[in-house]
Amino acid sequence: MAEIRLDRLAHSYSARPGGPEDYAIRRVDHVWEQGGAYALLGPSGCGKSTLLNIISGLLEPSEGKVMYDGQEVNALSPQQRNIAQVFQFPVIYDTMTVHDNLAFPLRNQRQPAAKIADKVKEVAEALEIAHLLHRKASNLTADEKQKVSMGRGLVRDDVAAILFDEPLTVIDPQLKWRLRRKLKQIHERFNITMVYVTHDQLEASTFADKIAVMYEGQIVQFGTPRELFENPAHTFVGYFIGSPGMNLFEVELTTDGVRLAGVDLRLSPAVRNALEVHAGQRLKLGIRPEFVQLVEPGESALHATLDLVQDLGTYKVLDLQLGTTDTKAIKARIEEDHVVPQGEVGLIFPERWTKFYADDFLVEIHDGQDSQQ
Ligand SMILES: Nc1ncnc2c1ncn2[C@@H]1O[C@H](COP(=O)(O)OP(=O)(O)OP(=O)(O)O)[C@@H](O)[C@H]1O
Repeated sequence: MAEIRLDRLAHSYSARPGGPEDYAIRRVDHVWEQGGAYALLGPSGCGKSTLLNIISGLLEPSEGKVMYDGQEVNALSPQQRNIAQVFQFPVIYDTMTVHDNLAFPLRNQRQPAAKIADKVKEVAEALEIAHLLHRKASNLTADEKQKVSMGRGLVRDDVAAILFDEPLTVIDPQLKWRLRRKLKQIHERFNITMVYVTHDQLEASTFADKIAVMYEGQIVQFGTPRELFENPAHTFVGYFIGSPGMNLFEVELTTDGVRLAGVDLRLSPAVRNALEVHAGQRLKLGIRPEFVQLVEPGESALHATLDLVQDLGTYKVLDLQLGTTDTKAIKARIEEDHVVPQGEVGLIFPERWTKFYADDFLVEIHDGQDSQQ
């Protein structure tokens, strides 16, 4: 078990990279603490698998260091790093039984037979494949094979970490939820560092205590699911997390606030002053649909008109047009029992939930002083 530190990591698949667009990993400084349950979340192509393969040792980074408990391991193979990796598709020996597949990593380590028997039984029970132990792996369904593949990662409790690269892709949707719960329980029992790659926010938040959100080869935020929801550090996190994602608008600074969709929004001096520092940058306002307040139209509210109501069972999503001239689409999310307004609507953006971004990074407001993350 180990703390894994990534120090100024960058990777390009090109032999002669030019600009940042030639890098699959642009710059990553990050620490996975010993014993944590983490998710690495991001869209297709953002660099998740590349990062995982660098951590495990399947890929050598073009720049930077990978450190396990303070020791550089760049030159070490996955075996030497003592790391287990579970891939999207099952990696098992078809000609062996399930039992022998699970026992294989332990026999390689010349563990005593009694320990192997106990461990295989424990993991098979946890993954609900104990009844298959004497079956040939070639006779299993895709789901069962992937469970065996996960089991091969889980039998070794001395590993530095277990890395999961979208392991539930081939698993039946109904089983997915149960297996994620199982993995979480296994994590709690064995206290092994686990990093779970996914592009699904629900999968990330049901498994992980903390989520690293990746975008264009960088980790743009590392936080609990709640932190990512309440305080997105980057516009991409706002957009990617939540359902629907954050409303984002380009804004212009005015003397006492900002202007968006042809309307002026007054801000408290602390917020206005914090934005002033970033006057030369591209400024955006972000507000989650959950935090947009609907009121009677009037002086103190922003003007909007209702376009469409989507009833999604436990909540409704309202599509509105903000402003009167240069209108912008905005979404509001309301509880199922909330009365849906008609036609003209007033909107209020509570200051606590209204975020500002300069060149896509959060402008933090601290009693009149700000710092950009
Ligand atoms: N072997 C390779 N050779 C060249 N480019 C590659 C290679 N593997 C990945 N890439 C590129 O590196 C970038 C990051 O890919 P990577 O597979 O790490 O992303 P990902 O987030 O894991 O995506 P996915 O969820 O689709 O697997 C992409 O632009 C991809 O096309």
